[in-house]
Amino acid sequence: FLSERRFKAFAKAHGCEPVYKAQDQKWPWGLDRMYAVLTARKRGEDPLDHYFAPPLYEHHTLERALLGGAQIIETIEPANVKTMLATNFDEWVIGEYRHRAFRAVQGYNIFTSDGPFWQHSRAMFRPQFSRDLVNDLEATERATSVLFEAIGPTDEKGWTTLTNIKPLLFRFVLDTATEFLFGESIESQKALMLSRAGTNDEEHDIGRIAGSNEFAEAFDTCSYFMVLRIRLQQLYFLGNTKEFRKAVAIISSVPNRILKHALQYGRDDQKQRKYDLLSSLMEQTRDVKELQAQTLGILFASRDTTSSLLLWTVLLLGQNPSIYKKLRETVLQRFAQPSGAILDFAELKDCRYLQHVLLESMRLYQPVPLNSRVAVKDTVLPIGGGADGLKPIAIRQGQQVLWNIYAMHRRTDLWGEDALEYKPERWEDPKRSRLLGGGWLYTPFSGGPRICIGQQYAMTEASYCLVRLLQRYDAIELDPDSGAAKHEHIKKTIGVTLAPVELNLRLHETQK
Ligand code: HEM
Repeated sequence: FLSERRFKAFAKAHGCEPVYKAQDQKWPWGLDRMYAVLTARKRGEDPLDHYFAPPLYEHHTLERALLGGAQIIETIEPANVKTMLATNFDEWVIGEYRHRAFRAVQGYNIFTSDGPFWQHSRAMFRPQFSRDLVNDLEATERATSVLFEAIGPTDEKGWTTLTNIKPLLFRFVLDTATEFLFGESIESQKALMLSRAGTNDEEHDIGRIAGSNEFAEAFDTCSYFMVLRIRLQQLYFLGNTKEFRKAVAIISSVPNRILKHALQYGRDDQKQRKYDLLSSLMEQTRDVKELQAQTLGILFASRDTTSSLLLWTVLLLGQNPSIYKKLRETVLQRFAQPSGAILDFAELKDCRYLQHVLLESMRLYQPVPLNSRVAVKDTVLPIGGGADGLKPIAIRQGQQVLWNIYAMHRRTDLWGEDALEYKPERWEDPKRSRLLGGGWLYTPFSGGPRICIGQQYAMTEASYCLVRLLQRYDAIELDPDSGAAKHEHIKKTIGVTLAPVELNLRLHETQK
C-alpha cells in the first residue's frame, strides 16, 4: 500500500498519466494472446502483421498482460526509445527474463549481461570492430565467388535453376563471420558442395557440420526457443525441451571445436588473418567458458542479422525490377573491379544509392523486429499517457517495456502515406538521412551505449555481396508460386531476427 502511494505521488510529481490498456485480451494472464500468436501460422496469419503491430498503430503506447499475468508496456514512440537507450540509459537494463532465455544457449556474454560484465565485454570487443579490421575484405571476396558457384550454372537462356537462396546466404554469412571471428573461415558452403560431390576431406570437417541443414535448423530452433522463453516469462523452464537442448548442443559444437583447437595448439600464424577476434580475446582471457560464450554470441549476432538484411534486400529487389535496374546501373558505373580483385571499403560506403537500398530494406523488414528493456528504478517515459497518449508515463521499477521497431518503421504519420512502399529514394531527402544520426525513428542497429557493435561490419558485408550479385546477374525472378511477390503472402520466421521462411528465385546472368 505504501509503495503504491509513493509511486502515485512520483507519477503526479512528474505530470504522468495512465497508459492505455489493450482491450484485445479476454482470458486472464494473457493466455488468449499467447495462444493466438503461437497458432497464427496455422490460420494463415502473421504474428507481426496481425497481432503485434496493429494495436500499436492505434495507440502508440499501450499496456497488455503477458503470460503469467505480468504487465508489459509496448511502444512505437521514438522519444521513449531514445529515453531508454540513451538519455536515461542508466535507469534501464536488458533484464533477467532475456538473460535467462539467451544464456541457456549462449552462456554469459555481452548479450546476456548488464552492468560491469557487459562493460568489460564491450571494452574487450571495441578495438576489434575498428575500421581496419572491418576493411579486411579478402574473405568476403572468396565467399562471394563460392556463393555463385553454389548458385550454379545457367541454362542456354542465361537463367540459373530455381533455388532457395536462403541456406546459401546463411552459409555465405557464416563463412565470412567465422573468418572474422576465428581468423579462418569454416568454408561451410564449399564443404557442403564437396560433400554433395562425394569428396569429403578432413580439412572441411567443421565446415561440413556447419553447412548442413541440421546445423541451420538447430540455429532456427535455438532462436525460436530463445524468444519463446522470453514470452513464457517466469514459466521459461517449459521451453527447456529435448529438441531445444539438442539444438544447443549442435550449434555450440562448431565454435567449441575451433576453440579447443586454438587453446591446445595456439593460433596458426600461417593461415591466420591479419586480425581476428578470437586471438585478441585470448590475449585478454583464457577462461574457456567465457571464450565459448562470447564467440557463440558473436556468431549468433552476425549470422542471422546480416543474412536477414541480404535476404530481404534480394526479395525486395526481385519485387521491384525498376529499382534493381537503377541500382545495377549505379553499381556497374561505380565498381569496375573484376571478380577476384577486392572491392574497396570506402567506395562501398560512398555508393549512396546502394546504402539507401539497404537502409530502406531494414526500414520495411527490420532484422531485429522487437526489443525490450527493464526499468531498474521508478522512472518516467516522456510520451504515451492520458487520453491523447501524449503525456508522460510513470514506470515502476522492474517494469518491462518493449519497442516494436517493425511497427515504428511503418508508421504512416511519421514516414508518410507511402510508408509501406519500398522506396530507397526517400533516403535522398537530407531530413531522412539525419534520422540516422539522432532521430530515433529509425533504429535498425539500436542506439546509445549498447548500439550494435557490428553495424559497420554488417553493412560492408551486405554491400559487398550485393555489388558482386548485381555485377553478375541482370535480373532476379522470384518464384511466382512461393508467395514472395506480395508482402501479405510472405511467410516470415520470427525468432530473435526476422527472415522470409524461404526465398525461391532464379537469376539471369549477363550475356557476355
Ligand atoms: C544487419 C545486421 C545487424 C543488425 C540489424 C543488428 C542489430 C543489432 C541490434 C538491434 C542490437 C541491439 C540489441 C539490444 O539492444 O538488445 C545489436 C547489438 C549487437 N550487435 Fe548487432 N546487428 C547486426 C549485425 C551484427 C554483426 C555482424 C555483429 C558482429 C559481427 C553484431 C554484433 C553485435 C553485438 C556484439 C551487440 C551487443 C552490443 C551490446 O550489447 O553492447 N551485430 N545489433
